[in-house]
Amino acid sequence: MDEIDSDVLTRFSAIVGRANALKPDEAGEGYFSEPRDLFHGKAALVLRPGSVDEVAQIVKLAAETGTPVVPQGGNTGLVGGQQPRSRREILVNLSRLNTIHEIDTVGRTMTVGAGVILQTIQEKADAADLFFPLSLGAKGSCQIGGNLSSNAGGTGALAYGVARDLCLGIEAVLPNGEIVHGMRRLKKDNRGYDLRHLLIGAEGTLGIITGAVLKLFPKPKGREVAYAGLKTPEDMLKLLGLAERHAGANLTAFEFLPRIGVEMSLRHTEGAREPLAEPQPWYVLVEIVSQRSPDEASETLEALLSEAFEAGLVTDAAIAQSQAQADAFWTLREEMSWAQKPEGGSIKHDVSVPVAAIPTFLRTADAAVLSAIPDARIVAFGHLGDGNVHYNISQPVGADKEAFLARWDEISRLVHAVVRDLDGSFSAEHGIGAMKAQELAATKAGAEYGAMVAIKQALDPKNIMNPGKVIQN
Ligand SMILES: O=C(O)CC[C@@H](O)C(=O)O
Ligand SMILES: [Zn+2]
Repeated sequence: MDEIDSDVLTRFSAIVGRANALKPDEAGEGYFSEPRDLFHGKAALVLRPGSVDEVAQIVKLAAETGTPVVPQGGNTGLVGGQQPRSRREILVNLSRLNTIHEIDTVGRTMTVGAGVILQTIQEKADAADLFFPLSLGAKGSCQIGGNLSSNAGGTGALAYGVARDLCLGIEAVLPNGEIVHGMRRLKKDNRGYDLRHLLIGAEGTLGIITGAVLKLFPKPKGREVAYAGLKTPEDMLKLLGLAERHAGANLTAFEFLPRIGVEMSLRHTEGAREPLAEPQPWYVLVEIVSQRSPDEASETLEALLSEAFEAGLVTDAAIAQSQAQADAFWTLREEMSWAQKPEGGSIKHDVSVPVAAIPTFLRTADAAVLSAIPDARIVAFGHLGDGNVHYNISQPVGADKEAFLARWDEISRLVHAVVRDLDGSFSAEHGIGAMKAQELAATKAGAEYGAMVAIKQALDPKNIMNPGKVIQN
């Protein structure tokens, strides 16, 4: 059977109503393209359920008819996990589950539907004089359901953890259509297996997350950002150690940027300005907060930088003098991902290694990549404090894009071999999706992968939940 029977499609449409059951041409490209332009989705139907009960009915019908369903939030995922692959599949977009149900200012939690946009959550927390720390470049369009499904990391993970660490409760629809009512707000709850942690990071392969209870934090009273130039990755690492000593848990971001990436951000971001007078080989963006006062944050940052200058770790630095300047520093960092697009093809890696191994990783991976493609432009940047490097390789200037991208697997093998030798991960924060399912099967140790397959088969025996993602078909 190539396509889904039209009677079955009619039954699916009836669940959400005609206005929210869209044929692919009615739905438009926005549902089927993805940020990397590597996967182009195909589906029989786009369904936009308006309640968890509708999601449950959809999945029940999917189970009954053996129809694969692919959940999608803001469609910002970077490994193709949110893209259906054929006209045999149904796309379930969660955007309409966008209600903020409750903010508990005493227990510091927010109860939300899966379709709430991350930035909206940040803003609502802020308005309640609280803070939600998950943050990433796509915050204006990604949705919390997708953030949890992919266990997003982002720039706040250093102090506050990844999405998994920020979620107390989950509501989800399992592959048999049953609803898990787990919207708990308890810090302590040991009643058996924690399905929440199984569903977070499962990329929609074990069920569809429809709602969550999120942890909120006290809003820091002070927040200071500096942008510093350094000579080497070793110096960046030393500066990280110094920053941790000065700020402790108040060090909330430690991002690194290479000169070539900053040049790309400057070239392709409207209004972007160079913060320092002279170019430097590397930059770090340091953010320090204070729960007590704005002064404490700036004093800590100044003390850190002055020790770093004295130790010869930092060659030049700027401290943001206003919110606009802090935003400008962050923009240079956050635009780095998109700024590679107009530069042509980019072979991307989202890896992590033990933090101490970052200089070795960079040196060894650079040597391997440059021996294969001598004039490749390596844009290695990211979340240094988390050991998470976005090791991206832009095509040589003037090279043929398709020919360059055709070498993706060859180059990835080289980079991932270095990662493996350092006991790292080839998927730090973007997930497995369709892109890395094969590599996961080939590299994850037998017992661990075997248990993953057993869980998938137990919960989704018909393989209808986002098939082919994470676990190979
Ligand atoms: O484009 C990338 O490789 C990284 C995207 C994102 O995780 C970031 O940190 O900017
Ligand atoms: Zn990142």
